[in-house]
This record gives sequence, structure tokens and C-alpha cells, in this order.
Amino acid sequence: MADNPLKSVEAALAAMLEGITPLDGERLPCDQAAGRVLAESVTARLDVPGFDNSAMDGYALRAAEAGQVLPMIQRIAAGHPAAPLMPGGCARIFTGGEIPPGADCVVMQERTESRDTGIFIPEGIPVGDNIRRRGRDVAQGSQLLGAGLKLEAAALGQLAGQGITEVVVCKRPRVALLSTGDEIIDPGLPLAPGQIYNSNRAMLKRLLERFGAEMVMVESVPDDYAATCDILKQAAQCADVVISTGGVSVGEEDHVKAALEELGQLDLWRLAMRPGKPLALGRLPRDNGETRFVGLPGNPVSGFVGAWIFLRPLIGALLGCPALEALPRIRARTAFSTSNGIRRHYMRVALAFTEQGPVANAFRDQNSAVLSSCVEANALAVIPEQAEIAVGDEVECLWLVEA
Ligand SMILES: Nc1nc2c(c(=O)[nH]1)N[C@H]1C(S)=C(S)[C@@H](COP(=O)(O)OP(=O)(O)OC[C@H]3O[C@@H](n4cnc5c(N)ncnc54)[C@H](O)[C@@H]3O)O[C@H]1N2
Ligand code: MOO
Repeated sequence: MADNPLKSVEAALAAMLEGITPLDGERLPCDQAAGRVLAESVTARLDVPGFDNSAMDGYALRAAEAGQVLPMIQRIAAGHPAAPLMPGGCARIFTGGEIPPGADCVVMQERTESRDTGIFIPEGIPVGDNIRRRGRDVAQGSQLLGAGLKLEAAALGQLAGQGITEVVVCKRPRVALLSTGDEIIDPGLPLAPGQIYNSNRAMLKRLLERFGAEMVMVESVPDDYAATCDILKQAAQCADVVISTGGVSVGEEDHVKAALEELGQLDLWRLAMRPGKPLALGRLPRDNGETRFVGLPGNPVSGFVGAWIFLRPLIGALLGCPALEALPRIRARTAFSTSNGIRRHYMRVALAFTEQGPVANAFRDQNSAVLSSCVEANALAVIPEQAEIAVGDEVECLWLVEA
């Protein structure tokens, strides 16, 4: 919008992500790699399955010999090698058992009858029936898993299925999380009048760890310019990303932005988003390069929304994980009405999946200081600038999933 003095979220995201490349890889045992992102793709060493095997407990035979009683001349349990099957006979076989050379189908035992002279096999068994072919799941030499994939249950199973015990994953982005404000007190300590407990830290730590970051510094910073400069310098040395909460607005006790401008560079400030308008993006120098800086507003909901919209893609880019870079979008009908001003509103909603399609239920109080609005939210409904939304209108929602 031409007369909107605030920067768009898209412009801010592009500025934040510009020049970011994934961090180096590190080799890890697979049993410590859950939730980590592959830095290198993995090639299959083996065919899976490694040999033709039975999908059922039953009998292996030549399909052409079905429709008669066949003597049972071999027994093949899973884990034991199969000898060739002589013509005119069948083999007792169990699920996962190796198909004996010569056999070309398996009949499940429920379809057979045991007779004195052998096993009666019904007619019309197709060649290949109930055989799981070698390499059907994975072919040796093919790409098993691609770089950038977050290792979750099935991928870990695929690695184990290859006998692989180590992988190269992207190093976790190191994050320094600074809570500014004289009024902010750690849970466990007594509260004096005017003070509040630090709710942002616990919330952001959890979100950042879910996104794949490692917390290397977690500090509280008083409302003091020199102290803010000191801690920013220290944080920039030990972290890939420095995140602060509070102190980015226009008050006299808001020192973060001034400290950032003094020490490094403020790339962007004041966004057309609600909540989160005073969010500040920039960079701080460190010995071998620079450290990204994200200054989240102090209001807890601004921090929550800012984390999903900015920190998730930032951590994703540092991890080389495309799935983390954009939240999945889903269209839903609103169970609420609202009218919006010049900032895009990210309303906290609980999506319900009804027979009529997804419905977005908004928490009654959408103020940026009301963290209750986030507790049961599973999506952010994106209300465009100046929009008038009536009950039942369709809006786009961002689904709050970690990857
Ligand atoms: N004159 C103006 N005042 C404000 C503006 C403005 O444009 N002009 N913007 C408002 C908006 S919007 C926001 S958002 C806030 C952001 O201010 P800051 O980022 O400077 O944050 P603080 O002032 O330090 O704190 C705001 C609020 O959040 C509480 N807070 C801070 N840290 C924590 C924490 N770790 N845990 C829980 N709560 C926290 C703090 O006590 C304040 O109540 O500025 C508006 N003002
Ligand atoms: O932009 Mo602020 O985060 O609405 O309260």
C-alpha cells in the first residue's frame, strides 16, 4: 500500500533471509539424529527388501501347478535361507520368508486345505501373488533421503533398514535469547510491585528448540544502554542468531535498536503486521563475519507470532530445510467477524475440521499482551490490510506446525 509507512512482512522476510546459507554439517550416530536436518543426501547401499519374500503365511509354489494337491517338501521360516523348490511340490512359508528359487507365487494358508498327501492349492493363482519383490521399496544406488530433510520416524527407519548407523546433519543454529526489561523476573524468584515473570523466555525457548535451534545463551538484560551493548557484543560472538524480546519500541527505556545501530546494522524496523509492529531485523559483527539479529517486541503474543513468521524460516534457512521456510497454508471459514486497519493481522485461531470444511475459531481477546490467545491456537488467520471479514467468509490460515 503506497501510503503505508510500515514495511511488508514479505519485504522483511526477504531482507532477513538474504545471503543466508546453511551451516556446516556434522556426523552423528543415527540414534542421536532424530529431528535433525540432513546436510548431505544418503544413497541406498542395499535393495530393500534384499530378496524376494513372502507377504503371507502360506505356501510357495509354481503358479502353473495350482489346482491340485502338492506335497510339502520344504519349510521356510523368516531369517533362514531357502533351497530351490523341486517341481511338483510346495514349500511351507511364513511372512518375510525367502521365496525359494523355482517358486513364483504364494497362496495364503486360509485358501488351502491340508490333505494326507499334501496341501490342496486352489486354481487360478496369478504369478507373483503375495511376493514382495527385491528392491520394491528401495533400489540400491538410488537416493534414499535428500539433503534438507528433517529426520523423523520413517526416515530414521529407512536409515536403519540400510544398516546405516551414522549420518551427516546440519549443525544446529546457535541462538542467544535475551530478555530485556527491568520489570522481567525469572520464575522462582519473588515478585516486587510492578514486576512480572518472564513468560517470553519459556515460550520462545520451546519454539526455537522445536524449530531445530540450540540455545547457547539465555540472559536477562536491564533497561540500560551500556548493559544492552555489552550483552549484544557477547551474544554475537557465541551465536548464529541473537534474539531479544522487548525494548524495540519508541520509549525512553527501549535501548535495543539504538545499541544495534551503534554496534552493527539495523536492516528493517516497523512492519505492517499485527501483532509485532516494532519488530527489528539486523546484524551484529563478530570475529569471523556477522550474526543475524531479530528484535521481537516485548508483548508475548508479538513474540509468539514473530517466532512463527520470522524465526521459523530463519532457523530453516540456516538448517537448509525448505519445509521450515514457509508455514503450510489452509483456507478456512471464519466463525468470527473483524475489521482491520493498515497492518496485516495474524489472528490466533483454533482450526476445527468439520464436515463442511475447516472452520477458524478466534480467541475472544486478540490483544498482543494476551498470551491466553495462543495456548490453544493451531493456526494464524491472515486478515489482509483494511479487510472487513464477516462470519463465514473464507480466509487464509497459516498452520502452526514445526516442519
Ligand atoms: N508510543 C508508542 N508506544 C508503543 C508503540 C508505539 O508504536 N508507540 N508500539 C506498541 C507495540 S505495538 C508494541 S508490540 C510494544 C512493543 O514494545 P517493546 O518491544 O519496546 O517492548 P517493551 O516495552 O519492553 O514491552 C512491552 C510489553 O511486554 C512486556 N514484556 C516484555 N518482555 C517480556 C517478557 N520477557 N515476558 C513477559 N512480558 C514481557 C512488558 O512488560 C510490556 O508490558 O510497544 C507498544 N508501545
Ligand atoms: O505490534 Mo504490537 O505487537 O501490536 O502489540
